[in-house]
Amino acid sequence: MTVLLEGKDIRKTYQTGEVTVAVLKGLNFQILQGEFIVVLGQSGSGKTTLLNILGGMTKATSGELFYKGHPLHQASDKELTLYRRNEVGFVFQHYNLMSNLTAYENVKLAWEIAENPLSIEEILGDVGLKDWSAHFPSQLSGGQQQRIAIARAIVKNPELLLCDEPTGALDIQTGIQVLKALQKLNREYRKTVLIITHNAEISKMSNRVFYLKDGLLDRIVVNEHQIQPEDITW
Ligand SMILES: Nc1ncnc2c1ncn2[C@@H]1O[C@H](COP(=O)(O)OP(=O)(O)OP(=O)(O)O)[C@@H](O)[C@H]1O
Repeated sequence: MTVLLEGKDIRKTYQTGEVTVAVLKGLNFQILQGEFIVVLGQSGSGKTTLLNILGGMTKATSGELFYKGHPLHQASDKELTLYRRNEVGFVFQHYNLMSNLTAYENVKLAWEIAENPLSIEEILGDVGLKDWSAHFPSQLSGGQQQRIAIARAIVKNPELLLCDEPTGALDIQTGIQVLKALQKLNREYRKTVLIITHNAEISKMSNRVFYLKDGLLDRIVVNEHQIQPEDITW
């Protein structure tokens, strides 16, 4: 198995005035290519901070982070921009779609800037929205909008899909549709998927679960029996 990301003693502190807060206190981990990982932790445990570091949006205060063996902690701003653009897809709780563009056009925006994009039609089919291409976001349900956001993230053909509470704003039925879309992209395109969430139920469909607590990876647990998204309840 290829190691996609490796973190060594990752630390992050925030300085607000005279107060220094240590949020991540030395994380060590490997993320393998093609894995489906869920990061669980209470509010304030540092999940978003970790996601931002993995996605090249911010740098750790200290420690080393390697992407396919390349040291991201030593990367220039320009190199990090290329990393974010070509290697990483982001999915957020709030879909951040352009309201004046159709579903298809929203996905096309990402397609246009990508080096080696996937087919827009194929990806819209994969997320179950081929027949909704001409609709505007306001004409779509929350789950459909999130699936458009996922299509937009994946059409760039990134290795890694980072998702911040992707079902946080959704009811269970629409949340399951979103999880199914993520599972399909993970399995069919071998994309590495990492989801951060409060919702422990979602971890039941993952390969491994990272438990973040008090600034440390308290436990990393292999999930022996992955359940299907439709069997998840919350
Ligand atoms: N830019 C910042 N400046 C100062 N403190 C910050 C900053 N970003 C985050 N923090 C602090 O770091 C801690 C961890 O925040 P983070 O958003 O990573 O946690 P989280 O686990 O994602 O929380 P939630 O589940 O509530 O989104 C919090 O105490 C937060 O206030």
